[in-house]
Amino acid sequence: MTARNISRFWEWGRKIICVGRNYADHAKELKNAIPTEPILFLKPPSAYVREGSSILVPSYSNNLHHEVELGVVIGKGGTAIPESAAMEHVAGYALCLDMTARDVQDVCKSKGLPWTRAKAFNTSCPVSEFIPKERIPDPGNVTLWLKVNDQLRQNGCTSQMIFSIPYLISYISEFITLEEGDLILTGTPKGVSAVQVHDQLQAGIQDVVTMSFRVDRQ
Ligand SMILES: O=C([O-])CC(=O)C(=O)O
Ligand SMILES: [Mg+2]
Repeated sequence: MTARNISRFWEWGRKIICVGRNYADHAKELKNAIPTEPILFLKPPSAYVREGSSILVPSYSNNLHHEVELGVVIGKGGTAIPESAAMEHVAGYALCLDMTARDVQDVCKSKGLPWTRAKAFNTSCPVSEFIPKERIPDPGNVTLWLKVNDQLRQNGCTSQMIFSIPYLISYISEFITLEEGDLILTGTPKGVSAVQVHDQLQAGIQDVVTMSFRVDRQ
């Protein structure tokens, strides 16, 4: 058996923990209240999709949205990690999309139901290559952008996050043990919008990484 390599964390079958409404401008654009505590949901590892494969619109959605997010890859597991030690548990980062069936999420929200069908479907978590920690010395101050067919839709800075990465690691690990290979999606800045079949999405973190994905029907 070959040793597992964190640079292919998406093959490990570990947890994907997502933070919602972590940017005030995005909470406002969807007319949601600004949270006073992190809002969390999960995606299964089957949500991962890599460049070269397409993002698939679920058959039951007519309003699939892009959400560009900074992903934090856990390198050292832990429970109840203090905020002061949180960054020692980070192996690196990945640029991620939290693809969201907004029409389905709206129905779930109105009925007070979980968001699973809106957020956790196959290909709902496109990821870039693994970015070693050293390549982003200040993850709390990097620009994320996303274009659809060459039109800029999202352009935000992680300095706008309501809850910082160390705070999120500490908060989550109080009640979910973090393991090596887990991924935390830290929320999206404003500018989310619908994608159509055959659209071409391109996203990046400053000069660190870019990735592109095509959208297809399931
Ligand atoms: O669906 C939403 O608006 C919540 C979310 O994931 C985010 O803010 O990144
Ligand atoms: Mg999101």
